[in-house]
Amino acid sequence: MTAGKPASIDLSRFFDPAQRDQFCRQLLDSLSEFGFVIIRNHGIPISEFERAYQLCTDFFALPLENKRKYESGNGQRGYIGLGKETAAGQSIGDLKEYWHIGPNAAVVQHHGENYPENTWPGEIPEFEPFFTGLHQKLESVAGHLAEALALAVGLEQDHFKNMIAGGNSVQRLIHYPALRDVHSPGAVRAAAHTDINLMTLLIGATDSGLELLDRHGNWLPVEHRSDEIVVDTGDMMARLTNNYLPATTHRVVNPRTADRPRFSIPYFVHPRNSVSLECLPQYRDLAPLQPPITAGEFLTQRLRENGF
Ligand SMILES: O=C(O)CCC(=O)C(=O)O
Ligand SMILES: [Fe+2]
Repeated sequence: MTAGKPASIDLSRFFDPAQRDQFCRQLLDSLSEFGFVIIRNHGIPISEFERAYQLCTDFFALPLENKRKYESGNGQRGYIGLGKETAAGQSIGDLKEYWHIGPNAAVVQHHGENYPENTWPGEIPEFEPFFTGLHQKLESVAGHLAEALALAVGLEQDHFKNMIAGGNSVQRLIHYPALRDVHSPGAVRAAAHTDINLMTLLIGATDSGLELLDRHGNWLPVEHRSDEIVVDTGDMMARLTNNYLPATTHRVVNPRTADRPRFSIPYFVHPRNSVSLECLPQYRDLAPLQPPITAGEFLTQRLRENGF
């Protein structure tokens, strides 16, 4: 039985043989019902989240001409300006600016992949070492969740973990400015969308606003503590499981009372580009809803739909 909202579950229980099965079951139940789950005791101290948001505050406070030096244009690395990303099917860009960090180039080459290179803001020397470290920590948490999910759906423990080794996982540092600082009638912080990737780990955002669309068509605020990680499954996982693990539509609403900036850091877990997203055999009793495609082809297709 699931409650009326995503479960908050303790990752340390995955490492206790007596509690592992129950952890995996709760993870699966919450994700299959809501496409969302909240993870606590994940091993990343809250001081890291606070440092991350301090560095985000410092970076996004730089003059626009400094930030624009780091625009790559491909939407995959460096700075992406306000209003640039438009959720699939929407005509107005989101009220957010953000920065994308991809995986370590040496690790990726070892796996025979080749992704766009990272760029770093010279104005903030701590940015590169800090976020490189956070990337690795999030990758490690994602690896444990990938193992738990594989066990939960009856696969070998390393099935999903092998797909994401050397994958194109991206850390997105988002700044949603206070509304008084942006002028775009009708625009919202993040319009309703599904995530493209396998799953997303969002370190506790600095403010509320994230909402998910539940099975009954109601928008449900995603509540979490600031030291927790919110996890949602994306389109790639939905393809692999024929929607058993859904890509749940979510959005970030504009502040209704206190008009403050908001920061959040999703870590989008991607497989290697060459990995096939063909529906897993155990989900083929219903005809697969989507044709097979590789992760790289699917990413290119979806980035185009988002305005890149
Ligand atoms: O800012 C948030 O809380 C969510 C962001 C999000 O859904 C996204 O960037 O895909
Ligand atoms: Fe999202």
